[in-house]
Amino acid sequence: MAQTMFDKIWAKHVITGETGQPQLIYVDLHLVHEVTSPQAFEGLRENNRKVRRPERTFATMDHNVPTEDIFNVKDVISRKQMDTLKKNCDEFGVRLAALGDRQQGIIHAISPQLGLTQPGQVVVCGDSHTSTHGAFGSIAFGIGTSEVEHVFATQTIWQAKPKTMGIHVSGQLPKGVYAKDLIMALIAQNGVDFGTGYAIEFYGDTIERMSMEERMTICNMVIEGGAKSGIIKPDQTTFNYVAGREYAPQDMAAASDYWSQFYTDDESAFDQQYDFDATKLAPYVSWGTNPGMAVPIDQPFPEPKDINMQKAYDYEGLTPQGQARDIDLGFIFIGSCTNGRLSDLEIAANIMRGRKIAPNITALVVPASRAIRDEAERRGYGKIFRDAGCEWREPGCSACLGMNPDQVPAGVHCASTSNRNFEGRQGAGSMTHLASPAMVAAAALHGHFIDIRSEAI
Ligand SMILES: CC(C)[C@H](C(=O)O)[C@@H](O)C(=O)O
Ligand code: SF4
Repeated sequence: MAQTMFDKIWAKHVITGETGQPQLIYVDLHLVHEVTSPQAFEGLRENNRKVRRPERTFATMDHNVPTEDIFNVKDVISRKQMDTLKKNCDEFGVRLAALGDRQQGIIHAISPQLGLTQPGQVVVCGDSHTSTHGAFGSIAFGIGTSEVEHVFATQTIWQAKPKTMGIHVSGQLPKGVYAKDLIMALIAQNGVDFGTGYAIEFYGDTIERMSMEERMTICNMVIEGGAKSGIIKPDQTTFNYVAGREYAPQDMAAASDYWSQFYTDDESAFDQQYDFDATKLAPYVSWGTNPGMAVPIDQPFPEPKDINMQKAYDYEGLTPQGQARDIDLGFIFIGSCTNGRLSDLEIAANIMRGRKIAPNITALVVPASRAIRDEAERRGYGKIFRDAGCEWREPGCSACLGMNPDQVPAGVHCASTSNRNFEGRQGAGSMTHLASPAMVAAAALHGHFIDIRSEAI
């Protein structure tokens, strides 16, 4: 019977359990951050247990980092969460990239960068955007704190195998249109729950041409379409990315050989399959309070079809038939595990080079990791951002969510490269408009969104 790549990786990891029931699966890589780990470590302590495979576990600090002055953690809860992580990692022998460490950054950025994320693995983390790692051809999903404790203690997890959906993406993305627009369009067109119960495999020539960073952007946001996992077949692009990284396999030839067995035999293996034409895509901007409430830049906002849409309009102070270009922006954020990587900063820097942001805009540019920051500095992007009038910060989750001092003020609209636009996500009363790094950088210069395909940036 034809199998999907997901089926094949799953089968290699099942320890026990009946097909169709939750099964106990082995975890290759357990990623940890300060927000969802304290109770899990506490549980180990109470039960007098150890971390089963510390060498398969990696921790960092990301959500609570004050990116302006990283060691000056004023918030009491933030400081406690980070101090606790440090103590726990010391006690349980877990590697930790703490504040100031050269490996520190958003967990979903550093694991691939360090070569920890590899094809064919099962990767878990107490964080919903763990789906990002599926870009490498691994089964990657977020887990809850009690599950974090279970993985710490046993290096395994009980999981029901999701159904699989195949999305075949074909054609060249038009100029000015990016991976971010592709995943935003899929969610806007199909709804925030279209992926519920599924692992989604993305394939086709559009995906094959994408860099690992673009693939990560897509898998990162599948969770916003309801899916638990996204997955993309490992290929030469994947192998080249992993090769030579700190924790990459020594024998890359043997590893690539092993990884090459992970592909979907035939489209018939998917429980559901769709085709998507990338050639007609436009840049997307979200207008509402979930990532599905988004429109192409040249289209008006839709008529409200339900109470949620009406509530979103009320919250945002926007009206149907309005246009993204008319949103009264006051803030822009370039960063996050969706679009805070080097290629994203490169796109933004190329747009901002030699230019100034509009006077009505406060701009925060936040690299997803220390390594990305260092490289961006070396290439001169940091200077470009500073000269343009942006704040160029230290790595962390930053204004992606209001868990640290980087917050968008109440009543202010923010163009953001992140992945969620829930009410108050970037700070109480703030309003988030998701878009690609190019769209956000252009909006910073103009003071409002523009159509980067047809207007002079
Ligand atoms: C804090 C954490 C548990 C949360 C998540 O799981 O996604 C955060 O990263 C987010 O993006 O909302
Ligand atoms: S950058 Fe945002 S989405 Fe990503 S892990 Fe941090 S808070 Fe979550």
